Amino acid sequence: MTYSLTACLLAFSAGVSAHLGIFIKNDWDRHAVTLFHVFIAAPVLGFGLAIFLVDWVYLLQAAVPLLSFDSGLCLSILTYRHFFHALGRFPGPRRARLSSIWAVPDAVIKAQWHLRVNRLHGEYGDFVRIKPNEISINNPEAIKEIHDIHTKCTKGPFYDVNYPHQSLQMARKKAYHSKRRRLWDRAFTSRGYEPHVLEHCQSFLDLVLYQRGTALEVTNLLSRFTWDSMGILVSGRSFNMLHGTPHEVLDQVRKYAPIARLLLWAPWVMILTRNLPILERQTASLMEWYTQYIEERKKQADLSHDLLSYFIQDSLSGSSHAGKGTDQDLVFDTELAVVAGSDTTATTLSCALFFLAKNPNIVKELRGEIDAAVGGGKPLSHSALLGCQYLEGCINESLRLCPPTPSGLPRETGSQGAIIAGTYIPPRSTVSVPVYTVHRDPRNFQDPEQFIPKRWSSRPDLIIRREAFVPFSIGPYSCVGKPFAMMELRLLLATIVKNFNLEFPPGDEPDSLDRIGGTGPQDCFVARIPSFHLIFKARAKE
Ligand code: HEM
Repeated sequence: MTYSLTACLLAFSAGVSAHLGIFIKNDWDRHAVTLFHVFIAAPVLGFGLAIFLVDWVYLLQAAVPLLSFDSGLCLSILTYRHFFHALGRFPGPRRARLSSIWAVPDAVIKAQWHLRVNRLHGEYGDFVRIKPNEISINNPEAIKEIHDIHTKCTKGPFYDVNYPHQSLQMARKKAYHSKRRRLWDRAFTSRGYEPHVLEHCQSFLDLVLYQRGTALEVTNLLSRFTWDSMGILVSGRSFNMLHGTPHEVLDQVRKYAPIARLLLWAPWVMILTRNLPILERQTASLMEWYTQYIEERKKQADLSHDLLSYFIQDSLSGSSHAGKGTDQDLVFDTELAVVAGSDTTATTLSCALFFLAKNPNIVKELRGEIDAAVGGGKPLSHSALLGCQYLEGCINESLRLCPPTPSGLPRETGSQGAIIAGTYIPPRSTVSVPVYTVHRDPRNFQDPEQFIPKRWSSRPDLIIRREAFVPFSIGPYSCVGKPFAMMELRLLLATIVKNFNLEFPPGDEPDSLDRIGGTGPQDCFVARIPSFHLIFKARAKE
């Protein structure tokens, strides 16, 4: 017994030392799988086997020191986080000091993390400790300081989700990111995409006309448009979803989307989900699909100017400037392009149609502008829409009220810490600016809850702080697909407004976007709009 007590005390101290000496220092999220094997799988397996081989008394003697080690480790972590953590002076819910588990109901179960953080800012002010090592900052000044090219902040463990592989978005090393980004930038300079997007606008029009004024489910319909456009961008081939039955991969991506909520709770949980054999089945078949997709592209002789052709040529080239990634990086980049490019744009289109259906007067004014630009036999073209300020206002208001990435994009302060919005944030802390909250703060926009397209043209007085509008983020990691997304948004919205009046089915009109589908938009890192229906009534000849 004396031996056991000494062993327990030693094991307890070893647990405390392991925390203070090792785990306190680095970010460990990327090692989630190894830690899981060492601390959970191996002991469970070991004890499971030992039950059949040795007397339970010996088993207990081994188990108690092990549990003592774990207790020492956990107690040390909790004590440190609660009493001694460098972020201790920042206000926030008590539970958030101890563990990010408190975020599970809002982030994972309800998918409403952006609303929770918004409420916390109302309660605690502009700086809130939302997780043990994370501060949310509701101040537009912080956006530049965290995301601008000169920032000392870097991408933190949040971006290890594909570790050891990386897509462009998840690349934490600046040098690798900027080389890879140059490749993406080159693919986006091509002017060859517009005719294809216009073809998809026409297919959308035909499909809606064919349904002859029946109520159509909007979010799925728009996803089919954005997926088809992404097919052109990524591989030069449309997915043809507007022409045929929805592609099976769209269903798979839909099923997988809720898993992305785990990222908002804790990156290490997402890493486990993607890598543990028992859990990875969900993602493995999707990854296999992307791999096949790339292989098919490689077989095509015409390496024209689409994203994959740039990547394939780059991987074959000997250029020292090449942003070479591994084959697996290419799979993750393809996934990023297809998913990030389609869901974000579909979300914005859904919101825009929602607000237009709610506001027939705005449709009237918008139609006047579009008719002047591309009416009377003039062909619809992107360049003709570039001067349409009211259209721009409708898009901006949709992006402002329903940003496709509503939560903050987390960054890590460097080894010296950083002064952000006039406040010193200690080294290696995670900081983020909550996009949904800054977009709706009355200190940044007058009447922030209202959809007012004119604030972006004839009513600039309704914008108090322009720099608070960041749907595509800013700086070197900002959205590389913005020009393409804006082209899709302008062309499809113009097509719809030129041809249809929008109405909710009788008795099925949601009060507001925030209540649509009962929950409002869901925060799965990329916002998802719950299903809703609209009737597209062909515009009467005037
Ligand atoms: C309305 C549409 C869109 C919105 C609001 C949007 C928003 C964003 C935001 C906020 C980021 C920064 C993410 C971060 O820092 O973690 C981002 C990054 C990115 N977006 Fe978009 N996006 C849109 C459409 C697109 C499209 C059409 C593509 C085309 C493939 C695309 C590709 C990317 C890529 C590759 C990145 C990573 C950039 C990098 O790390 O250098 N996005 N987007």
